[in-house]
Amino acid sequence: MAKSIDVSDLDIYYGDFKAVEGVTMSIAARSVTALIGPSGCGKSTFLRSLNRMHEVIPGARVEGKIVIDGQDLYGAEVDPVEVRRQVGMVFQRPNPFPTMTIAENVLAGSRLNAKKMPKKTAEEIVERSLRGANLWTEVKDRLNKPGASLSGGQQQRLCIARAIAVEPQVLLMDEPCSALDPISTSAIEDLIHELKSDYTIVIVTHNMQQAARVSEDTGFFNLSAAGKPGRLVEMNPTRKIFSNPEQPATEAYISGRFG
Ligand SMILES: Nc1ncnc2c1ncn2[C@@H]1O[C@H](COP(=O)(O)OP(=O)(O)OP(=O)(O)O)[C@@H](O)[C@H]1O
Repeated sequence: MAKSIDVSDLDIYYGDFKAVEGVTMSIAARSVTALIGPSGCGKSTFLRSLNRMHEVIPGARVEGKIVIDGQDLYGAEVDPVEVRRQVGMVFQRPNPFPTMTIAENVLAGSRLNAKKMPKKTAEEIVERSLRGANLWTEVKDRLNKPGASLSGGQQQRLCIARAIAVEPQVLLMDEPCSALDPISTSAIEDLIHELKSDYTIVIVTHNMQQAARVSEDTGFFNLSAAGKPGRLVEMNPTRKIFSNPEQPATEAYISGRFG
């Protein structure tokens, strides 16, 4: 189910503005890859290019190539809606649909994909996804309560349950813990550890301890100057990035000398 991702020479634009330039990277299947770097260097932009959400913004486009398990993500025959099903995304702020119940939130994506679903199938998806997101025992007795009735950390796990309900091959996470307290953060990090046996996970984080804790590989993005495009400066095993980085800019960033 999990897929590897190969990015070559990727440029990403907002209209005339080139936000990211020349990214080449290989992301292993069934692993966690962290993306770090100072604000504005294009981490989120790059992440959104991996499930074709970037192009939703008027004037936004990419040049270069992204191949997911042999398939050209931007090939003419590829349906971006199907891509977004296979490459799920979890955002910075938990964003459950507020008027929907917990169960309906989990099923939101699946329902879009299959309008008429037998009740038993729906119940199975809800339980499997909530178990997968480590939320089942906390909510199993209140599945018909609104998603908004949960704590922030529970809402984020609900969003992860919603993302995995459609059985994606890749899970993108854009600072999934930045709005959470340390206990909820720790729960999400534990969950990331468990999910990587089934999914390829790419996570953007500002928290370097988090990158060090959860990921196998880390990519460091940087800007050469304000207004210039962001670039991938170094991609290496996380242990190497945090102990013996190849690039002086990586060393400066992880030791807190800028960014
Ligand atoms: N919708 C948009 N339209 C135009 N420019 C954008 C848009 N979104 C982001 N940008 C620009 O693209 C560049 C990269 O932004 P991006 O949000 O990807 O950076 P980031 O590394 O994720 O930053 P942060 O760590 O602060 O979230 C920035 O110069 C930003 O201003």
